[in-house]
Amino acid sequence: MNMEENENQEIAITVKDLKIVYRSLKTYSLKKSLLRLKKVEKQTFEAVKGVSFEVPKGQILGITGKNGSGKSTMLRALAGVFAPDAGYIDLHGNSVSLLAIGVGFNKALTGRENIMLSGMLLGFTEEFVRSKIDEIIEFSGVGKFIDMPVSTYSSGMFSKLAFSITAILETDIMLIDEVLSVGDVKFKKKSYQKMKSLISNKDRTVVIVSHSLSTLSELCDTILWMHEGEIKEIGEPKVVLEHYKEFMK
Ligand SMILES: Nc1ncnc2c1ncn2[C@@H]1O[C@H](COP(=O)(O)OP(=O)(O)OP(=O)(O)O)[C@@H](O)[C@H]1O
Repeated sequence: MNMEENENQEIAITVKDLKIVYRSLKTYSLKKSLLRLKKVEKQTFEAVKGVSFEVPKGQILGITGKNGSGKSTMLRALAGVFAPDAGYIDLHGNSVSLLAIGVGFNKALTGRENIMLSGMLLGFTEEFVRSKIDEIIEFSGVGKFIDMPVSTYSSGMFSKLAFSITAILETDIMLIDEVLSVGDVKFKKKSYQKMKSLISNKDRTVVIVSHSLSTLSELCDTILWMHEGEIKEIGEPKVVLEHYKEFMK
């Protein structure tokens, strides 16, 4: 959606000229290192290359694009996991949570302890998280495993618990990375229904990263197609998804 269209709407997310760069150390063989007289060299990779967009409050933005196009990097930047290398992100004072497998859990802690930790990292008070803990455990269906370290969980149990925490401790902005396709059939159905009811709240803004074109077309108001760290197209789901499908043939 372009910025003029949004002039009269309340904006929940503003992303302007966002750049995210990964820095890693390039390693050489010992011989090469000696020859170069330098053991390591910095290597950089620009995963998000100057992206700008806005999401009006209450809207559902879907992000798609081929593997490695920068979708997860951008979502993590929105969640505050990465600081921008250039440009900025403004969430206009809204609370935000990121639902992505493997993010934010401490593997040595039990499921119950991770609920408390995640909740407090999301900015909720200890008292509030405690008041919701039974509901979270019930929804997750992990049963007696809740008092075991999450390192003992299967990947399905792990994602069920992660989903339940974010789904029960609701925030103004929910960022969802591919989780709609995890868990067993029963949980998948239950989480999809829960997600639909969460996003039907007109005050909630949602960003979903997915490769599932049917999920995206069913749930989203707008689709952002990312390609090599840039926006290839943004707009009506029908139009953008059709172009994307053609492109991926
Ligand atoms: N920690 C890292 N260090 C260096 N490069 C990284 C790192 N994480 C990701 N990248 C690179 O950044 C680019 C974007 O990765 P990202 O995970 O955001 O893509 P994606 O669109 O979410 O991919 P997918 O659809 O496979 O999940 C990729 O080329 C990837 O190799």
